[in-house]
Amino acid sequence: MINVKNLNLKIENKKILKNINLNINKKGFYGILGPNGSGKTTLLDVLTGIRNDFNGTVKLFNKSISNLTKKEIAKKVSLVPQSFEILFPFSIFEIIEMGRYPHKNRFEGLKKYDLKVIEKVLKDMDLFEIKEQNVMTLSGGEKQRIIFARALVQETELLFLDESTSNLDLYYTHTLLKLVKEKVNNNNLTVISVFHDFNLASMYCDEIFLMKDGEIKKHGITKDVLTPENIFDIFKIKTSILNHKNKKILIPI
Ligand SMILES: Nc1ncnc2c1ncn2[C@@H]1O[C@H](COP(=O)(O)OP(=O)(O)OP(=O)(O)O)[C@@H](O)[C@H]1O
Repeated sequence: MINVKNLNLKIENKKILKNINLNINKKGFYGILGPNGSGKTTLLDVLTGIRNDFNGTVKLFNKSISNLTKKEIAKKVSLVPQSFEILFPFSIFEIIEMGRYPHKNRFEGLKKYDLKVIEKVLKDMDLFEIKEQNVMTLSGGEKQRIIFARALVQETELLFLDESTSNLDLYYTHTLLKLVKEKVNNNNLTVISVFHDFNLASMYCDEIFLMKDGEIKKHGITKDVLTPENIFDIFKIKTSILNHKNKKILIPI
C-alpha cells in the first residue's frame, strides 16, 4: 500500500526528513509518535500528496505518488489534518458532502449512494440532527468532528489522522477511534495516525513508528515499541508501566 525508499526532504536548507524507509503492506492501525518538530506532519504531507518537494521514492498502491493526480490520490487517501480553517458559512452537510468530490465528475450532483454514505457517517458521528447548522458557529471539537466525518465519507483505503482527536473530549475521542478501528478490523481500512498520547496509541495501534529528528528510529508491534526504554530514548522522559485489567498503562514518573 505504502512504500517509501530513501525519503529526504529539506525546508530552507534544513533537513526535515532524513532517509526514511517505510513499508506498509498489511491492513491495520499504525501509529506515529515523536517529539514536537520531529517531522510527523511533514511525513504525512508527503504521503498524502500535499508536499512533493522531496527526494527519494514514495509509492502508493505500487504507483509513484509523483505520477498520481490529486483526484487519484483523494480516491485512495483521506486526511484529518492537525489544523484546519473553515472560512465560509457552509452547513455541516455541505462540508461533509465535499468528501464525495473525488468520486464525482465536475458539476455532477450527489447520487443515491453518495447520500447513503453521507447519512450513515452523519448518524455514526451524532451529526445528523445538526446537519444544517452553520459550521462557523461550531466549537473547536465540533469542527474537528466535521473534518473527521468528511474524511470518512471519502471512503478511502487509507486514512491519515494527524492528532485528529486533540480537540475532542474523552467520549468523542474513543467513539471516533473505535469507529475507525472497527473499519480496520472489518478489513476495509488502514489507519496511520499521529498521536501524542502513548496510552491512546497503545490502545488502538497494531504497530508503532517512533520518529525523532526527521528519522524513524524504531518500528514494530506496539507492545515491543512502547517500552519505558524506547520512550526515554526518544522523549527523554521516564515512565513506568502499570498493569490494569490486562491493559498496560504508561505513566510518567
Ligand atoms: N514551512 C516551513 N518553514 C520552515 N520550517 C518548517 C516549515 N514546515 C515545517 N518546518 C519545520 O519542520 C520541522 C518538522 O515539522 P513537523 O510539523 O513535521 O513536526 P511534527 O513532528 O509534526 O511536530 P508537532 O508534534 O509539533 O506537530 C519543524 O522543525 C518545523 O519547524
